[in-house]
Amino acid sequence: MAMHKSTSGSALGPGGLDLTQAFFKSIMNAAPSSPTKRHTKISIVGAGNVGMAIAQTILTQDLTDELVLVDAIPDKLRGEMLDLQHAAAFLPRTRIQASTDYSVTAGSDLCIVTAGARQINGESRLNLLQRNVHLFQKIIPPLVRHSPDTILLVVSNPVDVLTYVAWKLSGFPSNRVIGSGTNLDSSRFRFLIADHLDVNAQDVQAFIVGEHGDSSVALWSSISVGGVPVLSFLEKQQIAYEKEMLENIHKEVIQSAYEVISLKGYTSWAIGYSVANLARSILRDQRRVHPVSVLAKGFYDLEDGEVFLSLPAQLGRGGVLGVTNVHLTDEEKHRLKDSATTILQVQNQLAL
Ligand SMILES: NC(=O)C1=CN([C@@H]2O[C@H](COP(=O)(O)OP(=O)(O)OC[C@H]3O[C@@H](n4cnc5c(N)ncnc54)[C@H](O)[C@@H]3O)[C@@H](O)[C@H]2O)C=CC1
Ligand SMILES: CC(=O)C(=O)O
Repeated sequence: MAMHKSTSGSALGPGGLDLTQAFFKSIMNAAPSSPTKRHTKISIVGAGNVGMAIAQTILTQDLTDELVLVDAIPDKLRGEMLDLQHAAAFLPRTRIQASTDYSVTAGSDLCIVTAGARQINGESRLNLLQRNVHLFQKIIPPLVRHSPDTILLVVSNPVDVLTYVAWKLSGFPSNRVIGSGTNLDSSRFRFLIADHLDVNAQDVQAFIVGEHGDSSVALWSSISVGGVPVLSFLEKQQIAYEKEMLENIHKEVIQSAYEVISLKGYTSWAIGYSVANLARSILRDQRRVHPVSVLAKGFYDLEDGEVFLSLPAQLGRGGVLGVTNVHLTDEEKHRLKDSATTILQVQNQLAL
């Protein structure tokens, strides 16, 4: 029997008979879906390790009605799309599409960019810059053309400089261009602190800010566990702690990506959860605070240049809604400025 899909997604039989309608009317008289629920569409550019980890987390967490994948390699892209579609029976209902043509992304609420070169064993993130800027010049303009109201969420490395590049290429206001930044470093930090204190990582509030990379800054002074501010508590109780021990935990955070890359070749699962966590805050307008890469000018005395780096930012449907005013010690402020200088020095070499 000849059958094809209509534009509304229902199946048409001979003579234009709407089989989907006929079938459902006869068995359940299906009610129309709720008009109050806002339809959401997420596009992911780059269907590699990171893009697919994000896609799979977004699907299992039921964060969107439509999920679109874009990549430059058509066979791999179609393979990834089919593999996800074949899980439909086990997942919340989501329309999954894929194409090398950016028109498929039209009308996206959120565009997540993960395309690009990744580090090889021992290589720094900043080393990837030139290759990935070149790709961004091909990726950002068509994304923006098809979704002029979207929020851009950059994941490709070096994420802070590439978020700046995406901002420049898009012409968007800075609140709609976000880098995944140190949301991942902060979850590694929370895991290590939780492991050290034998508590649940979800009860550890702790931020890494600055560069997603070697010059990141650990905000020890504001860490709390279950509402107890850790350092001031230890001091009040006259419990000795070694500054070196704190530095070692931060060093372990910095080394995390290098270690995982040396062991399995890339990192994927934690960034998948980290980005899905950001997508949830943005699309569900949760107004939660995340350490993400934002235009830093005007916050924390960072007045020099247009630099994107991670600060604790409130996220919602409008993108970045604000930056929270966490108290920093003089040392933390100094380290944050140094981190900004590191990023700016790399950024200043760019010719856009
Ligand atoms: N910000 C963060 O916390 C993290 C960032 N990353 C970064 O994410 C990026 C991707 O890493 P992986 O997925 O492991 O790499 P991968 O090599 O597995 O995937 C990259 C994908 O980009 C695609 N691609 C290349 N050029 C393209 C173009 N012009 N248009 C569309 N797609 C294109 C490739 O075909 C490939 O599928 C890297 O830059 C990596 O450093 C990785 C982990 C964490
Ligand atoms: C690769 C990378 O940036 C990370 O896993 O932190």
